Amino acid sequence: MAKVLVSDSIDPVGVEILSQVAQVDVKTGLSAEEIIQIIPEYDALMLRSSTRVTKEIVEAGSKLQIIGRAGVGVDNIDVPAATRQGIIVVNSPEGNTIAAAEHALAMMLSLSRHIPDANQSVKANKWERNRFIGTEVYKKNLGVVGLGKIGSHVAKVARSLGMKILAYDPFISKERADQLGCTLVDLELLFAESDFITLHVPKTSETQHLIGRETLAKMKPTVRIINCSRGGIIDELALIEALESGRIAGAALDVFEQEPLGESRLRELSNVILTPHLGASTTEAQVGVAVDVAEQIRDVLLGLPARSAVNIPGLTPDVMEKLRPYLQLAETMGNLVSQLAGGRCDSLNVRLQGELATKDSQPLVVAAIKGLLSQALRERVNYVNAAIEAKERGIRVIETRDASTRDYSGSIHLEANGSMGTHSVTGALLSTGEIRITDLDEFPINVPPSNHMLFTLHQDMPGIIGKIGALLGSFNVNIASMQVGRKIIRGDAVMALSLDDPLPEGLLSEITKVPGIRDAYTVKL
Ligand SMILES: NC(=O)c1ccc[n+]([C@@H]2O[C@H](COP(=O)([O-])OP(=O)(O)OC[C@H]3O[C@@H](n4cnc5c(N)ncnc54)[C@H](O)[C@@H]3O)[C@@H](O)[C@H]2O)c1
Ligand SMILES: O=C(O)[C@H](O)COP(=O)(O)O
Repeated sequence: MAKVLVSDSIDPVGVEILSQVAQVDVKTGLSAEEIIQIIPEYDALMLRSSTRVTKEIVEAGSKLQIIGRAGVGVDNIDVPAATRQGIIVVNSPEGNTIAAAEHALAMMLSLSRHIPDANQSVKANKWERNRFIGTEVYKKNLGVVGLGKIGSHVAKVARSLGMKILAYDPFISKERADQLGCTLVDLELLFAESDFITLHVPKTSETQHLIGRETLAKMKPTVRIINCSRGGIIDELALIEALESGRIAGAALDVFEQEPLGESRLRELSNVILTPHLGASTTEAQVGVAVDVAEQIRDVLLGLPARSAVNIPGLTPDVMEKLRPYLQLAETMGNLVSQLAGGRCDSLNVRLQGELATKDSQPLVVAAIKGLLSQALRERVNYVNAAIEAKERGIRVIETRDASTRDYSGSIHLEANGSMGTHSVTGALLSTGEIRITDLDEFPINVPPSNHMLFTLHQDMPGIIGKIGALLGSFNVNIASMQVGRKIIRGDAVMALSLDDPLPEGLLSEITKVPGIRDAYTVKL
């Protein structure tokens, strides 16, 4: 019989479901070393946010088929390590949405009416009516950073409280924001105009310390900040300084840079409310996430596909085998075109060409959407949810098939319209299986994708390539390869450069100042 280790406390209904197919051991509070010792016995691991699944744990889990996160965030799991080892990682993307949104709203209202302090004061036999004068949220501006599942629900409820919602989410279309009654603004404006700011973004390199010394300085002195997303999105030290100096009025935090929260001046501040990562802690959410994840573990142990795998496509093994190299091609092209188009895409045209122009190749469309959304949703987007996520974001996906295109055996052409205009790319596979970008904005090129890329649209004229090379050199950026594509001599052209180093801040705008350069784009793949 299969064995499942449950390493954090989950609702008993989850254990019941798992027990249908496996021996279930619930062992909470284990250290990493203790887990490493016992994990070789287990076929599945189920956890919440308290267990940190490190690379060492994953590598020790020689029998592990699946890791199930009874919740949303998988940032406590080394997903790349699990993927490399062929372990499916599943989560419950929606099971605790309402709970987390309601917690953020409760934090906002508690903060505005001093409820925790007033409660303590009455319990200490005091009656301090003048000490706890609050602020109304009615007609105030609420800045929502991240208008995904939780952010959208917060926005909906806050609107019914009479608040005006300013939202920032570079991956949400204006139409979707309009539907939710939110005004889509840039971060500068959100920081400057908000009376309350609530964070609902994943933790990524872009969102790490999104709220820090510099951004806090741009806010109103009366602003109150709520974080029920992830620790580390706020620079805690900068927040403490801002709260101590009265630079901002208050904060309510459910998540912390280090959990459990250790020694911290946050505990001493009267204008702060702290909860111990309780966003998902409702009876309803815990039943929801436990059922959602336990069912997926049960199914995978029975040899069936998982519905919310964050790392393995939910495709049948034979289709998967046939399309495997093209799935990677479609995903890379989707990621590339989303960055060229500027993220906030409202349409994606997918043209499957040559021998890919068949019905069986439908998963390639999903792979292209997954790539398109990967900048916004990271590991949250998978083959199962990519199409739904695109629909919810108001992205129109148009598929066409053209069997007559014969320049490679099969190629994928994508065109996306986003905040930086309409851009297109075509990609194909060489007989060796290597990916080539064969077309950029209708200009023929032939370059392999690489981690750091620079693309320019320029006028074909003598000296321009040298100038770009010299400029990159002066910033110590090494060029790995370079190619120019043009249709006519001295007409418009594109340049595609693979770089060994990321482009330093400010260099892109220098490049666009070079005479003859019309546009320049930097891309990370
Ligand atoms: N406190 C808790 O107990 C608790 C419970 C559930 C979820 N969470 C956390 O809440 C967060 C949001 O969860 P969700 O289910 O709404 O996720 P989601 O994926 O539905 O939404 C996240 C949104 O953030 C946007 N985004 C990504 N990068 C951005 C950036 N740089 N700037 C602005 N927006 C950006 C995405 O476009 C997306 O719309 C996650 O971090 C999740 O782990 C916490
Ligand atoms: O990402 C999540 O789902 C939340 O942070 C909830 O975490 P928890 O399951 O440990 O309460």
